[in-house]
Amino acid sequence: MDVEIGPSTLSGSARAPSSKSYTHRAILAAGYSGGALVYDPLVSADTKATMRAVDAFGGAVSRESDHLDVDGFDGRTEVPGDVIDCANSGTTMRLVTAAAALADGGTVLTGDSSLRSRPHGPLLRAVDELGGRARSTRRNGQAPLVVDGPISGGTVSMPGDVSSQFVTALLMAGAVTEEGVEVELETELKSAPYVDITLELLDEFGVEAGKRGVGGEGDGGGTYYVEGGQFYEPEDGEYHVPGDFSSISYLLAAGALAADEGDAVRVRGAYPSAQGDSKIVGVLGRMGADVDWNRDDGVVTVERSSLSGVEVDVGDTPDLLPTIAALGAVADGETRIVNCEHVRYKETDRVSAMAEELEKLGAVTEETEETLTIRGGESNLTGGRVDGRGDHRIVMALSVAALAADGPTTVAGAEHVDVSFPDFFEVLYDLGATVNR
Ligand SMILES: O=C(O)C1=C[C@@H](OP(=O)(O)O)[C@@H](O)[C@H](O)C1
Ligand SMILES: C=C(OP(=O)(O)O)C(=O)O
Repeated sequence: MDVEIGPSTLSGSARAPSSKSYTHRAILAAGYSGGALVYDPLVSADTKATMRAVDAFGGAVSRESDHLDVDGFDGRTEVPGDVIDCANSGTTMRLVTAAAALADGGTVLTGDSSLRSRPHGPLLRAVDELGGRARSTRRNGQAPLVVDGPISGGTVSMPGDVSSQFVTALLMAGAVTEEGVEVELETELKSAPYVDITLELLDEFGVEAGKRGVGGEGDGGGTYYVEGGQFYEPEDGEYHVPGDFSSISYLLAAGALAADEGDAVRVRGAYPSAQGDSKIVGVLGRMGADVDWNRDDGVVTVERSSLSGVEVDVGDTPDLLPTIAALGAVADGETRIVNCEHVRYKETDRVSAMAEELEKLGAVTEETEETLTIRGGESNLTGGRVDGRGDHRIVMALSVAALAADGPTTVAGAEHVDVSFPDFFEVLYDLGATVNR
């Protein structure tokens, strides 16, 4: 689907969509439990894939108006009766691989062509080290995957610079193994706040897990651990999903680039949590945006501001790269995004995708393996035709940049917002953006 975005001025308030990361974990945690209600879930293409997996393991997820009613499989994953299709969702594939290793039999996992090109090798080796058997049918670490269990727990070591989701997956499954699981990281962990999200959620489900020596000096990346024999059980049998700061980043960037003079864009549902992507508020502030986060009320307010380029390390916050690149294309001077090699292993290589697509709109960009530099502001973005690369975050970031272009911009593949922010274009339209489908 093509969407055309015209130069726009925005005002008003929008509610943040619920967090994709917390929703995936809550659905699976409720699956590991005897049953739980998950309130304010994000219902999107990716989280539906995790719902299907819980069903496949012998649980049942039913959708009610404001919550999911999850009938859990109580820590005993059944052997699925069919292949599990993880669609476009890396989180699903990684979390479900470790869950599958608990079952007394085999599970086959696949996904769309993007997901079938993403790396899972370190997690497959970890399952082997724990006494299961996990392999890529093509022997290249990529899906389709075949996972055989059961594992009983133990200690594994793995690199930390491919995906933090491997650690999350092993902690979530490790809690219901006999012996528990320890993950020793051979390198510093990228995307580390996502494991903090996991620890926060496990705690809310009554599961004890922790870390030692993470973020310290030395060659390794520290250790994450979870005791075995635990039970998932949230207080009062329910869990509430917070707002999603990766999604909020597009709305705040849109406000900073295109809010009406003398007015502002406000985003509600933005409460503090373990999400590293809340760093977007500080990044906007450093770029010169007039931005204010009222943490008690969960409201971020941003005014249109003239922005200047800054350097941003996205080691902890890979999903902010497209947003920051879009801001950089409009900001004066140079925006340097560093420590971004892991952002190349996402739905698409997001470093190259943003460099190439922003060039089509008139920005000047330069990439190395680990950096992306954007020189914006010298002349205005022109508008034109860009490709969302089948990647929800590329679609949304390019749409935000388009708000500040001189002419209309057509974004191809816009339907992919379905993965994390299904009503993105409605929300943008309601804030006053010119959006034609
Ligand atoms: O655990 C999670 O919910 C996620 C972890 C991050 O991935 P990596 O750990 O693979 O960098 C992030 O990019 C992804 O969107 C969601
Ligand atoms: C990379 C992402 O998610 P996943 O790894 O679950 O596909 C994302 O949402 O940007």
